[in-house]
Amino acid sequence: MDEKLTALTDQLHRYGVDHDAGKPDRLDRLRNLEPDSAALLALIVRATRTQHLLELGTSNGYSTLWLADAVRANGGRMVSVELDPDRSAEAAANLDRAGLRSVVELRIQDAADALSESADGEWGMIFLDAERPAYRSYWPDLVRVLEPGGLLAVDNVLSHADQVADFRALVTADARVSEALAPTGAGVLLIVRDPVC
Ligand SMILES: C[S@@+](CC[C@H](N)C(=O)[O-])C[C@H]1O[C@@H](n2cnc3c(N)ncnc32)[C@H](O)[C@@H]1O
Repeated sequence: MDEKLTALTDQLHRYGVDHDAGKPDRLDRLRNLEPDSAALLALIVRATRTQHLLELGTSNGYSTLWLADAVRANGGRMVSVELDPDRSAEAAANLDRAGLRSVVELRIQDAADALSESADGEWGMIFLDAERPAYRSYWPDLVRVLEPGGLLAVDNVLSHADQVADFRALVTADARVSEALAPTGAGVLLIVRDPVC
């Protein structure tokens, strides 16, 4: 990440923290990913040379900037979906400022629809950061649309462990995947679809 983008992501991080501090209703918050988790995911994108990435939950595009910068380094592209059109518009403006707008297709779409409309094995990596109670219902499509050897990252598995307990039980019981928990930020669960399954 170059200096200009580092300055922008630092600025956005501070903005998100300040913004959220004044919002008692969690749905009004931006709920940006923690910087150490963003750096970890961007590193994974580079290490795995991911070229097709799906983000579920754009908010104002903080994590999107990190991921898009890494995907661009691989010569790839990403799609990021968000239900709230105002948030998606903010993300578009932030991507413009970062010079990353052409790397990302922003969709105002339900995560469930983005998954059901994806082809089998379409995505090398998926970042899941939306509404946790729905994750369990996404599981069949998440595995189907990940390419063999592809990686799914899920945020907030430590900060909201109770809300993802049923999802985590599904993952652990599924022989088609392997998992590891990275205790950075709010806790990022890393799940790899086995290369042969
Ligand atoms: C935790 S925030 C995402 C934060 C973002 N990844 C970042 O780091 O800046 C969750 C976002 O998901 C959106 N969202 C919630 N349910 C969704 C759904 N079913 N489909 C798409 N987006 C959804 C919310 O509007 C919210 O902006």
